[in-house]
Amino acid sequence: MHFIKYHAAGNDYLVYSSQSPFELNAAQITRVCERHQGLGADGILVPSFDPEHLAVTIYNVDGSQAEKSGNGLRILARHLWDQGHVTEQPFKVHTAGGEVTCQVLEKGARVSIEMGQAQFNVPEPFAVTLEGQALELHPVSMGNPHCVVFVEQPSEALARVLGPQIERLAQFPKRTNVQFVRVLDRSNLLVQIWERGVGYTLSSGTSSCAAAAVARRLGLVERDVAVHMPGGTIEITLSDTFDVLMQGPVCRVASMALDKECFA
Ligand SMILES: N[C@H](CCC[C@H](N)C(=O)O)C(=O)O
Repeated sequence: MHFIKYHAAGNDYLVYSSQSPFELNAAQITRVCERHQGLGADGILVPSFDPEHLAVTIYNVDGSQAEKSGNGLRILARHLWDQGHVTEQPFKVHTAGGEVTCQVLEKGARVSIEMGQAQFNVPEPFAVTLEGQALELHPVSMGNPHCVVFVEQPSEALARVLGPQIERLAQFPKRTNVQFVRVLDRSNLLVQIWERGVGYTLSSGTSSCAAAAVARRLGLVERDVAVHMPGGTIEITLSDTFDVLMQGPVCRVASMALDKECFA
């Protein structure tokens, strides 16, 4: 079973590249993504190369499917370009969370994607107290669910303590991704991520879109925002109607052949 591993600002994915149909169950997906007994990744991307309907299925580490992944889509766009499946630019890719438009830049080192429109009030902002901290939560959808929390000191420790609690709040029937955000200035956000179905990650594309969209709607940033995360920076541009353009890096890491013994 073959995969090609890429990372996008430190958020790593395995692109399934065997000819046979993808048939791993949730437990097997978790094992393949495991960083000691498996290949190690934040998820698996299963492309569909039908030139009339380029598409991708996105699996989280827990085996759940995600409607959209910004870093995953930059990786997929690069993979389609690497493999010669696309010759025209830009090109559209279908996801469960809607269609996006991709443009490979700088010989594949960067990709920009029109990610669709941020949807607010899914549900309305609400307050909670967790670990003795009063928090104002700002839900937003990029096709997948997000919850933006503005804090003084975003940190990995904070993301790991509050992230899983917010991920599973009753207000999010499909769970949610969580972003802990500090507004550095009107053009820069500092963000730590807790991903639904994955856990702590070094960056997230849809989270970057979500954080920038909520900050813009609150009047805290301009239309062009750099989102700084431990794994790297993702550039966001917001239209007046909160259509989101995302641009960021992609790096191909390795071609990998998984041995069935991995599942023993
Ligand atoms: N865990 C997310 C999908 C991956 C998001 C992230 N890796 C990105 O780059 O957008 C979810 O369940 O919605």
